[in-house]
Amino acid sequence: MSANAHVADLDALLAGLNEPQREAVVHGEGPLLILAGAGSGKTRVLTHRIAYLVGTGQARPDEILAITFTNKAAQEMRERVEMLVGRRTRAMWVMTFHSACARMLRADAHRLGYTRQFTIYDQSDARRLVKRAIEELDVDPKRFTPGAIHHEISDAKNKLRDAEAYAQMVGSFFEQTVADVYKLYESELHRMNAMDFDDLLVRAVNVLELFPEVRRRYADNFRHVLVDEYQDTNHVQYRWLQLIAGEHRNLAVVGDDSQSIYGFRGADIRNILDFEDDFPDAKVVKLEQNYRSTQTILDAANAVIRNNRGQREKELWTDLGIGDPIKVRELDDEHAEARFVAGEIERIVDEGVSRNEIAVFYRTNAQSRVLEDTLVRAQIGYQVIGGTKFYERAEIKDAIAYLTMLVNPQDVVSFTRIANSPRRGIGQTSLSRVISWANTAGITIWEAALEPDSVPGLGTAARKSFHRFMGAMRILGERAAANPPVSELLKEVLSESGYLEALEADRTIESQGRIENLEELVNVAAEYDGSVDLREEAPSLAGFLQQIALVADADGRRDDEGLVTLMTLHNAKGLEYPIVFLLGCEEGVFPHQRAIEEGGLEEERRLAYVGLTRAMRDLYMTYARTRAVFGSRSYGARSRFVDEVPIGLTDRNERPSLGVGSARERATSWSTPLGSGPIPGGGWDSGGGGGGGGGEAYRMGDDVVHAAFGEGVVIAVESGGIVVIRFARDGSERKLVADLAPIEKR
Ligand SMILES: Nc1ncnc2c1ncn2[C@@H]1O[C@H](COP(=O)(O)OP(=O)(O)OP(=O)(O)O)[C@@H](O)[C@H]1O
Ligand SMILES: [Mg+2]
Repeated sequence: MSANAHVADLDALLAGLNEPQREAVVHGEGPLLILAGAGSGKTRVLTHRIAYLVGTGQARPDEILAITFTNKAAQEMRERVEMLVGRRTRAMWVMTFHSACARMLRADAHRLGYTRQFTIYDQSDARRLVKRAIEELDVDPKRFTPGAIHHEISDAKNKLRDAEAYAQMVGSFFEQTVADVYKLYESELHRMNAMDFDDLLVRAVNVLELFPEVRRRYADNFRHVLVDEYQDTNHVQYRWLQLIAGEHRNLAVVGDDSQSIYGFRGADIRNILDFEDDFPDAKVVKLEQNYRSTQTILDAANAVIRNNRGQREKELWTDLGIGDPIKVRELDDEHAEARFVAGEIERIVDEGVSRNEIAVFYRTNAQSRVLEDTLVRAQIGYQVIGGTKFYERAEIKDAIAYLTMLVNPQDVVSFTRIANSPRRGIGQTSLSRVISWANTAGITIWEAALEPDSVPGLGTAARKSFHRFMGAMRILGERAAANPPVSELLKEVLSESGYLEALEADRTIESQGRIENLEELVNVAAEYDGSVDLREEAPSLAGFLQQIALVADADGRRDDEGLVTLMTLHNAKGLEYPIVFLLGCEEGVFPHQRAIEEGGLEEERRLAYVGLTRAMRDLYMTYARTRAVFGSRSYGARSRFVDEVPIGLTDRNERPSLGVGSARERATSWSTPLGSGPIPGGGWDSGGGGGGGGGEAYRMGDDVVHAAFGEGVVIAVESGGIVVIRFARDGSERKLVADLAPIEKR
């Protein structure tokens, strides 16, 4: 590369920056802090700064260490830098804290007595090991669950408290138990040459602290350290950065205290606020121009975050214009909300917007289910980021496997799934014995498990476990035979099997999420129970399972029209979309009930700030007057975050009183009817009593036309109102719910 080419590149590189951004990019050595609001180009500054350091020869790619919050962000950053620099920069470390530490440890963990081949235990491995330690110590697992203890250990590790330090500050019986388990857990991990996720950071810090020559090597090597989303670093990460960059002090961090949303995982907002104390000579750059959003969106976000105390004042401005008002929509319930979103998406896409430009955010994973169902029916392609699609989640699959077992006692796969979930002491070997006995004796797996005493080779403990398990299953089987509402049966399954109890005892963020998802599944069942008018048959467990199987299977869509992106607010950090929907703006949902009760409102409000500032052009905030929670309706007030947005910035549809008929609601201008194609029987409004119930009857051989797939012919009619249609255009065969799909007879 000639010197001239260098300069030309650099000119172009600096041209796309405003004055303070440029200052930050060309800042030479020494600490640099950018504390600025959303969309002001912090990430862009980091990317350009890396390119500038490399482009001017101030640093070789292998002298750069850049930390991002997610792997996706790391990949994007690397690609951008490569584009700016015009060549591959593989030697550059652009990665998350965990990846960087793991890489270090591969080289240096032997100093701590690990081999290079140390294993990394994921969360479930770690939990299993905690459980073993609990058993070995004879702790009552009902009283203190592995999850709760593991959470506490993890918390201690993130504060750099080892087992010994933890033991010294024990104040309760729970903490004493944790201290004992922690000690054994640690020695077990070490004995097995393994590290859990938290260890990656802790051990990396240990190596750097204990071996000055190692620290020297990394400190000399990474002459420039850059960190994005610095407001979400926790103590051990902070320490690690200090060890590497503390001496040469070429540490550039960017962040926004208003976007600190991982306090519940030990992230410490003070790390960013104290940066100037740690480095009194730090160059501090303020960025105030936002390049992402309209003034209306910014004003709304600023107004909301102003309600937090101790927030640094940051007034963002933009020259992207005032833009449209924020659309605040009140809907009857979560179904109306989902239909509204789907309808708006169709309308916007008709106007030429790509689905890729649209994102839908919600507070908790469970909220995606109603929306996913609606999008599937409306044939709107979507992806769920940072989470598994609802019906693919482990707890949902488990619950469905229980129900499946009740209708199909031969289903070995379902049986295998649930036999030891929740854990009840049925190991892999005993399970195999029962399965092969069923095969040998020519009986169902259910029958074999009912009589564990006849199964050859089964130990006493295993026999007991099977007796207990099948005792519960037998009761559930009798209940199922009486054909109760599916939602009732499901609730009984969850309690009788011990599934819910095990999750409740867990007391972790993850298990809380799983419980919410299961509550959502109860809602699915309650909807099914209540939607008799759509079917010819009476509701039954088998019918319910069939309906679920069809929705869960509807994933093979083509995505050439782009995919709408669904995610929780936590996953939305750092991203931007032209059109953003923020669902469930209700007290108790967002802000989350737990946050209201446990003093987490400020973090919740920062999460609102993150959500609002993702939007570039159009922002919707929706809330439902009632929402199903665990099979029953609850009434949540409109979220305070909606009320904190000045009314003048919004376009609202609120109705003065409750009880306005849903027909009128649908006739108002904002409630766009779904779908451009014909919709027989008003099937969309299954929740609302609209439509005449029951659609047209189809027979084999009928010619039909589908709003999206075009012409086709019915090749089979199945129970539950299912039709199988072969489409002329691509020869595909699809199973559709006749009443719900946008199909019409020719
Ligand atoms: N000087 C500029 N000229 C043109 N576009 C810019 C400029 N600075 C930033 N942008 C664009 O503005 C958008 C927001 O930038 P960026 O994502 O870097 O902001 P951020 O401060 O990191 O936001 P967040 O706090 O949400 O992470 C991006 O699309 C970016 O390309
Ligand atoms: Mg950013």
